[in-house]
Amino acid sequence: MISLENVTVEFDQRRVLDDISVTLAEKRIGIIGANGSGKSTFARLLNGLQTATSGTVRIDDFDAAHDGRKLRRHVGFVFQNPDNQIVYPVVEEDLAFGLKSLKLPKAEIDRRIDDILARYGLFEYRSHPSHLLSGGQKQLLAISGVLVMAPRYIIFDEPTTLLDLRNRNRVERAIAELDQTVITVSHDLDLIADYDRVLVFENGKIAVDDTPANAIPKYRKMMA
Ligand SMILES: Nc1ncnc2c1ncn2[C@@H]1O[C@H](COP(=O)(O)OP(=O)(O)OP(=O)(O)O)[C@@H](O)[C@H]1O
Repeated sequence: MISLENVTVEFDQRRVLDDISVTLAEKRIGIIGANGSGKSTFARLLNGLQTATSGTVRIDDFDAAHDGRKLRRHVGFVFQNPDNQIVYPVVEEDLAFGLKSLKLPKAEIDRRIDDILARYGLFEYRSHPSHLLSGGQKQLLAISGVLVMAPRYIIFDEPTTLLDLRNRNRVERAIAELDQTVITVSHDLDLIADYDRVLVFENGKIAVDDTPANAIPKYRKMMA
């Protein structure tokens, strides 16, 4: 379970998240809101990429202020632009990178890489230069790089923005099939339309917290 208590984030004394208290236990949580409303900052708090100026952020047994490293293994983060996430020049090297840091046996590393490549139709690209993959394949590789680490939660920060419709649909299906708890920040309202819960951010606060059927029309009205 994710639990934030009185969380505030300030940059140069400008309040970007304003006294947020919320508990999240659903399997699919969507985060929407205007540009600059604090969505990414909120998402980044959940795996310790961003620290709170005040308040507490707890995810299961971890306190974000003290368990940063453990939290980053527990909560995976998929960035909007896969080029920011793909580090190594060859597909399988990129996937092996994080696994090596877990000090797993080589056979286990190979097994996890095989499984994940097969799952996303990337098996034949195992030895392929990462930067020569298509945009959609890169996003799937970035998701794979997070999934091989077997996190309990996965956060997606605008995962479909750079994709054409075919690849957007692929990524939507890939997310739908995940066993993990998923938190998705998106301007793509269809992507979160069948989620369990939607938070609408406005000026650093959660303005609406409801089902997508209720939250999305309220958001459209707010933006009109
Ligand atoms: N590291 C930082 N230093 C200073 N200001 C920041 C930093 N990160 C975010 N901000 C500011 O905080 C505010 C909220 O940013 P955030 O990225 O959380 O918004 P967002 O809702 O995700 O927006 P978008 O939809 O445009 O991605 C913005 O005004 C942004 O400029």
